[in-house]
Amino acid sequence: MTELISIKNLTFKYDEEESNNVLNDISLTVNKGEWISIVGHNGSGKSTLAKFFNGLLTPSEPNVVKVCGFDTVFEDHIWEVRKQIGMVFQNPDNQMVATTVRDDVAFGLENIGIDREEMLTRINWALQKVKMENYLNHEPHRLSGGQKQRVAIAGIIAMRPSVLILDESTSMLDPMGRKEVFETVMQLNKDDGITVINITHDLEETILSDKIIVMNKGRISIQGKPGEVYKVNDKLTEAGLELPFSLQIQTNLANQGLEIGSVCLTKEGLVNELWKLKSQT
Ligand SMILES: Nc1ncnc2c1ncn2[C@@H]1O[C@H](COP(=O)(O)OP(=O)(O)OP(=O)(O)O)[C@@H](O)[C@H]1O
Repeated sequence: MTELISIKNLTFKYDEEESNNVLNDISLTVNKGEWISIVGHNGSGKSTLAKFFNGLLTPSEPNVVKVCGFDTVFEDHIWEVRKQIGMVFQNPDNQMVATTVRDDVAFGLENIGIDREEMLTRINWALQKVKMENYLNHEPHRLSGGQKQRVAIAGIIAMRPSVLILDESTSMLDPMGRKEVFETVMQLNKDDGITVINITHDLEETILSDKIIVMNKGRISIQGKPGEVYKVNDKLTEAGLELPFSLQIQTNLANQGLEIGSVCLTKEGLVNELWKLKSQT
């Protein structure tokens, strides 16, 4: 397994005068091709942690944050790191920078000096990947929220990053927009091996992850496979999180000795079934 991100005992505060750390003793790894969910309530430190992934924040000690083989201490190798990590943010409207979809996807490529022929190849490839190839000349502000986020994703993947980070990227979308974005990202993860880090406050979004990292008050309170994390109900409640609705129903039925169809699945069983579905898509 290739390790893309490794964090060891990271502690951080924005202001030295502050009494509390924003991040406390964080250790984690992200391997190539994985789908990781970082979940926690507002202010638990998720976005701050993500800033260490893409080098917006860097540690002052060596061997604490390594991204794509580079130690980011004191901003060493920061441009190489930023090229490898693409981020899609919450508000689709803030991410559209041009007057057509084509120019929007071209924006980042122009900034890094990609030649015209290669640029057109990458724009077409990226828009096909997010199923927006028929919208080349459309004005971004006329698109739906889900379509805007897919164009934002196209702009990122056109830069060929190793890791795609979604920072609450579906929280402003309706259920259809959310589904569109997740289907797109799932395909990119499966077909193109793009590593995905989904930052969310909603456990519902974590069900298909390889690993879930639960944040609470700047600390990692649990990390593991979905089946392992969903079992630790008290830690989830402590972190202000609710089990995915499908699991709540399943658990309630099982507690009453009832079954769905002929098979009554455990939480782990349900996750396995969903995982199988994911690998068949
Ligand atoms: N630039 C900053 N300067 C000072 N404090 C900050 C800054 N950004 C975040 N914080 C503080 O750090 C803590 C963690 O914030 P962070 O945005 O990382 O949490 P989060 O889990 O991503 O929250 P949310 O879900 O609301 O985005 C909060 O107390 C926040 O006020």
